[in-house]
Amino acid sequence: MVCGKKASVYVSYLGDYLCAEHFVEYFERRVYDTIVHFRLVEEGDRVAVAVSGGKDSLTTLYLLSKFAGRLGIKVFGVAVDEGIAGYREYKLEALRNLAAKLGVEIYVGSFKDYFGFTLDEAVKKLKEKGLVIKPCSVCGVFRRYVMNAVAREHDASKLATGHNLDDETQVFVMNALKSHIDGILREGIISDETSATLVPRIKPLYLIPEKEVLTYTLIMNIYTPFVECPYIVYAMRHPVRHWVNEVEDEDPGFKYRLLASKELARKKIKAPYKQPTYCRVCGEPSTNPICKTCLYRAYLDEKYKKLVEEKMGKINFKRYGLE
Ligand SMILES: Nc1ncnc2c1ncn2[C@@H]1O[C@H](COP(=O)(O)OP(=O)(O)OP(=O)(O)O)[C@@H](O)[C@H]1O
Repeated sequence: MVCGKKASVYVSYLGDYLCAEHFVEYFERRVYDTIVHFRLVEEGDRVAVAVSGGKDSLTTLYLLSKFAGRLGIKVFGVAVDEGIAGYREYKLEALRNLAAKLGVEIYVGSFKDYFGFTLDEAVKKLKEKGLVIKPCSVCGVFRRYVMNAVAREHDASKLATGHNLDDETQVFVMNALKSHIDGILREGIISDETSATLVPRIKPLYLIPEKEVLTYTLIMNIYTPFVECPYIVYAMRHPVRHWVNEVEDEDPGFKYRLLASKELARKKIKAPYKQPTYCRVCGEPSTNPICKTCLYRAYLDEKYKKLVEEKMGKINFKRYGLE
């Protein structure tokens, strides 16, 4: 594109620089085309956007609400308040401000309401028990549960998250390192779970590098406060993120090639059909007799543990690596 303005934004997919105006045009078209090409939504969908208040999910909310008319969909936001003091309240404020500007409804579900304790309280307990599981693992399981529950309560037909190219490549590498083939087969641009209780998940920023999302938010004044989750020190992802970025710097296009490898693997290795099975406690889909949400709740909350054990007998926490 030759427009005479200073081309200052590097676009990895094009391998070229664009001016700010043409970058915005390119970015929006790429996300729109991704949604259409992969049929992430269909006319009449009620799309819940899972918004954390971070740059990726705010951008997803912004763009889906911008495209809503053209796509014939309704859009609203779903936020999970994990109860992380000094962090979540600032992010929630940012997302409420953006939602008000866009005229989009936001529904918030908290760990306290759903489980009876905040993440801060849960982490205290985890530490007392020797941190056998990390806060991020527990938080991720609880967060996905609440996200899905709130979306379902508001009749969402799709749940959009802000996962970008970097998130996807990092998860792919982590799954590969752990030989977690099921994880690799499961993580696509649209979820193929067929359970009636799980709202199908879509990832409109799947093909967009994190740096480009950041650039877009800066140009468009989409504000997110610069606060970090205090539990980030426990995240396993840090070294993987670092390594993937280093290789990308030396060998541009590496992230796209990783994503392509994952897609190829997903195409070639068809997951064998498994009869859906459900948690005997809450009835949500689960490969084990007890789902991870109920297991972690029972691990952290004596009252819930009693309730679970009344239903299915003594829980063997050792079997699940928790003791
Ligand atoms: N507290 C939350 N409430 C609602 N959705 C969330 C929350 N945390 C994460 N998500 C969803 O999961 C996606 C990936 O989570 P991740 O932890 O990478 O988010 P983040 O780094 O806090 O923020 P973002 O991805 O928006 O920049 C987010 O983009 C968002 O769609």
